[in-house]
Amino acid sequence: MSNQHGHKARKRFGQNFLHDPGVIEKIVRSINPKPEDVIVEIGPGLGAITEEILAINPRLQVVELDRDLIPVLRTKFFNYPDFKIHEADALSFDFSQLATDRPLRIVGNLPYNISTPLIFHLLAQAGVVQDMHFMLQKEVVQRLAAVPGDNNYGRLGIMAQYFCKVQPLFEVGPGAFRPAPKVDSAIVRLVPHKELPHPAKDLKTLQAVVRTAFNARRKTLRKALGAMVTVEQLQSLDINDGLRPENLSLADYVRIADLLADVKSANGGTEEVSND
Ligand SMILES: C[S@@+](CC[C@H](N)C(=O)[O-])C[C@H]1O[C@@H](n2cnc3c(N)ncnc32)[C@H](O)[C@@H]1O
Repeated sequence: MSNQHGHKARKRFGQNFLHDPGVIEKIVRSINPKPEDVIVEIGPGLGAITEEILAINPRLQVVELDRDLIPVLRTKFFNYPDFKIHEADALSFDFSQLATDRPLRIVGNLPYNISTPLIFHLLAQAGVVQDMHFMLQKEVVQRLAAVPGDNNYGRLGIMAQYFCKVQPLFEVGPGAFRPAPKVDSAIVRLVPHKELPHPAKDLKTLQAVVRTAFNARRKTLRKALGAMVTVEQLQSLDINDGLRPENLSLADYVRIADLLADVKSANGGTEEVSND
């Protein structure tokens, strides 16, 4: 069924449009936009959050993939000449080009079908970001904030916490959207660390270690990381090889990655660490 803009929500673009004014207001209050901020919204859709931010920050920029929404947004916001629409795929969009004199504030009710790869894409650009506020599937927010031992602890949470402070804010039920999604949602704030608390010597090695470990999350570290690290190397770091990947902290993963990076550089950098 089409909405009043003659646009039909598309599942393949993860379109669930916010319509609850109370929720929209609460989200914008959490973002707390300022007129001087450089704000980028991912997936403005029909402009529910866009409208509220534009009223405070008329230089808002948006990145929208659905070309049928572009004329709807242009018409709705014609009286904001500095409002900029990038018709593009956020998954390959270079956000860093928008950070000119100020770091970016990135916001969005993200398309849930691509939220994990999109967050990884944004984490890679965290150096030019002041903060990010996202509506996500509640389970994804739990994964972002998970600590060792949690069921949801894994690659997403570890890499998000490597780059950012993760603050879950509040939950939103399906009734706030049209069409209503089948899952609960939540708002999260990600604030990139000014200085990384656990900097790795080589980021790619850290990413490869974490990925390899959680590809076999039910196995012991001895087995899960067997192709990369020996039992002796784990023991030299005081890490029990009988633990499971979910038991190690971010700091532990960085220690393993640093040991591998040291071995690699001692070997003249010839050992390739895969990052697929
Ligand atoms: C969950 S809807 C949110 C819409 C609106 N912000 C709201 O809250 O009502 C997700 C939005 O992201 C857009 N979108 C989906 N995939 C995208 C992509 N790869 N890049 C940019 N926008 C995308 C959709 O077209 C849609 O507008």
